[in-house]
Amino acid sequence: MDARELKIAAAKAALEHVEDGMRLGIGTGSTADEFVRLLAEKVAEGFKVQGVPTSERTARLCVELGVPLYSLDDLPELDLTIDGADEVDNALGLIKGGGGALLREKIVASASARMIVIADETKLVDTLGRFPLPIEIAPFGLTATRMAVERLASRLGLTGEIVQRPDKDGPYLTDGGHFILDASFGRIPDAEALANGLVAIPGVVEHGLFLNMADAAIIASQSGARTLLAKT
Ligand SMILES: O=C[C@H](O)[C@H](O)[C@H](O)COP(=O)(O)O
Repeated sequence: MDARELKIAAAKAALEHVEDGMRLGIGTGSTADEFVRLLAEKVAEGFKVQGVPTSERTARLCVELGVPLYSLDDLPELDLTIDGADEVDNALGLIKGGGGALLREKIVASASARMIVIADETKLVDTLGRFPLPIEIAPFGLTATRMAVERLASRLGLTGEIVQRPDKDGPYLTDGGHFILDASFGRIPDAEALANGLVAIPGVVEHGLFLNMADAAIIASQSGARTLLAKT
């Protein structure tokens, strides 16, 4: 299986958890896109879901393929969210936000009774941090906020570059109009301390550490898709 086929395999396995009539959070990224494509096929066959997208990108794909969409204000309580991830550790801690959708993804996942992550095995890590951690920040006070993040990192013994994510014609802007800092820490031994420290910085809108949120991760590899369950 090539990289795309692995994503499709994970998405297909996730679709088995989607029941007729569900209120569904729909993630963002190339793996979530595969899920949307498979979901759209079922919808075309008469399967009913009410989808809440986690980004404008996902919303566009759903509209194009005919997946019925609602806002989170229409449906503030969801049955299930299916989403991709940039990294997954053994405790189902995640790094997300490589596609810039972390804020809406976290809000939607938090409003869901269950979250299932879909990924290929290259995303599995022992310790989070190989993938640069996206930190969404308010444009106002960018430098002060970045310095506060650097001070926090240094207190926690984290080293590595923290760079503002660029786009074609300037800084990258999220769907919410915020900037992103990508922090290349390499390894984050205490992700919880970092998460708590980041949310305490006023200019930080959200960060890409999703801890204790995923209930299961469906990991696709050459030998098939296997499900890892969160320890309760
Ligand atoms: O902001 C984007 C999301 O967190 C994605 O779920 C994550 O980046 C994984 O994307 P992909 O499935 O394309 O690797």
